[in-house]
Amino acid sequence: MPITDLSPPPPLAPDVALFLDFDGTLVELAEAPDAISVPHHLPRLLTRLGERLDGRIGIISGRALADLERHLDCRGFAVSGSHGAELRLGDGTSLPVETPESLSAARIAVRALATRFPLLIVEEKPAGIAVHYRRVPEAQDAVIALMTELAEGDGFVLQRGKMVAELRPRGADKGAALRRLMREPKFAGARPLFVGDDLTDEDAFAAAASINGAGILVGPPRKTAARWRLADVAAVAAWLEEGAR
Ligand SMILES: O=P(O)(O)OC[C@H]1O[C@H](O[C@H]2O[C@H](CO)[C@@H](O)[C@H](O)[C@H]2O)[C@H](O)[C@@H](O)[C@@H]1O
Repeated sequence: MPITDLSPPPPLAPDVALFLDFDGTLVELAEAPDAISVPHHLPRLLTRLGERLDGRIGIISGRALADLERHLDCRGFAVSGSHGAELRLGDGTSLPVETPESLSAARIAVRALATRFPLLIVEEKPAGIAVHYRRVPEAQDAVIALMTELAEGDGFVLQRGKMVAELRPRGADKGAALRRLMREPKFAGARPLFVGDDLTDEDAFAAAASINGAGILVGPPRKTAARWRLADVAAVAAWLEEGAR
């Protein structure tokens, strides 16, 4: 079945709750997780959007929360890390993280694989683990095979992404995070919009659509649960700038 292209989203409406992905949406992708460059205008832009939307703004990232906050000050925003496994509400309350028991064994197995492919980047998260093969694409098959096998054990789901394979806790995903944040009084009755580029963002597109909102895909057309599309990080920034006016 052919993939139909999606229109750009309309201007940001005042009744929206705005949820944003980080890598590939607010920030250009880079060769390694630590090699990103956060646009200098971004913190002020997010603050202005928060003011415009009466605080109904959140960041929902695949990164571990502590890692995300090394790059972006998220104080004052609702925020989720590790593909929904970590959640901090807008008032600063952190919800407990459930770590699968098999995480220690998974870490050992992943480190062993990284000794075979030294250019792999292993990113440890509080409740999961990611293996990046962007610098060593020939390791993809071995990475996917190992992560698939580890995900078949208790507690984990395999999360594919852009040149990365991850184990995330079963039951935690970006859609569940969006739904949880929408239960907060501040977000009640608003229309959730989620903006994201990667496969993990599809759960949040579907969740937003199911509560009278919509998803905005960033990047080329693909099979998606999103309703609108923006071409790239620059187009997202321009749309957000317009919405913050
Ligand atoms: O949900 P996100 O906030 O978009 O996080 C998804 C993953 O982003 C990061 O990896 C991706 O970006 C890296 C830096 O540009 C890039 O090198 C890598 O290839 C991408 O997959 C992050 O490191 C992961 O933990 C996130 O899950």
